[in-house]
Amino acid sequence: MQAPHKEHLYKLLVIGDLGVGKTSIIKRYVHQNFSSHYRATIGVDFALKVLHWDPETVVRLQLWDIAGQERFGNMTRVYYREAMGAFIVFDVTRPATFEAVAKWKNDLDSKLTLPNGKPVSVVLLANKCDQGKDVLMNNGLKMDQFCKEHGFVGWFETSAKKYVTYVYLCHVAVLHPSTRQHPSTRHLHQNSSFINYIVSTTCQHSMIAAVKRDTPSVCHFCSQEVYYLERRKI
Ligand SMILES: Nc1nc2c(ncn2[C@@H]2O[C@H](COP(=O)(O)OP(=O)(O)OP(=O)(O)O)[C@@H](O)[C@H]2O)c(=O)[nH]1
Repeated sequence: MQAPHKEHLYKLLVIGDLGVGKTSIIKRYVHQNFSSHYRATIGVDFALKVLHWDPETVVRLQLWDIAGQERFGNMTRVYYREAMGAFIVFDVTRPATFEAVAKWKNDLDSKLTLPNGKPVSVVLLANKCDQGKDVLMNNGLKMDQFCKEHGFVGWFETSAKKYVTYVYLCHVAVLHPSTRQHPSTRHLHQNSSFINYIVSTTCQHSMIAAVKRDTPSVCHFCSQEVYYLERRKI
């Protein structure tokens, strides 16, 4: 007999200032490609990533790529509606885009909450790490502190140009304990194999790996030092 088939659809937002790499991150994640040609997003764009989570479950991630120029406009309220989680992206080569992160987070929190009134889980992405400007990245503790103060579930170094690890980032956004009360993830949280899955991806450190480094880095979830951040194929 065929196993019961369950499908889940989750809406995830990708927001941040102009040109930080939102579209590129999504393209890398969904289509496994990268272009250095810049074309500003107008309004909003969409992409769908289908994850075969286990033999019985399919998770569809609907990624909403919101134009940086929409910053704090009235339309963001419409775009944010019913999202399960979000990524806020900044460009490590442009400090002003990091300064805008708190504003994006406030905008999001003021316009979107889960049905239980709690804020949605938000992951901070420090993009363009391939550019070698790691002023912020050398300052992991400050980043951890920043995330705590502003209510991010974690932060990750990413490069849409060179590395592919976003699958895990999306898993975190959807399945972070802060989403546990959300009716649509209850099934996932109740199913222990999912929880094991999160734990294993979290504590093998694979999902935080965006850039392979020689110097130790710290897993933002289990706090262990990681010397080699593994790159995983999707
Ligand atoms: N080196 C490098 N360049 C990147 C990376 N990600 C994006 N870029 C480049 O940065 C530029 C802007 O990227 P987009 O993905 O269009 O940025 P966006 O945030 O979607 O921009 P808006 O749609 O205007 O809000 C493009 O030229 C990309 O090729 C990265 O990780 N590394």
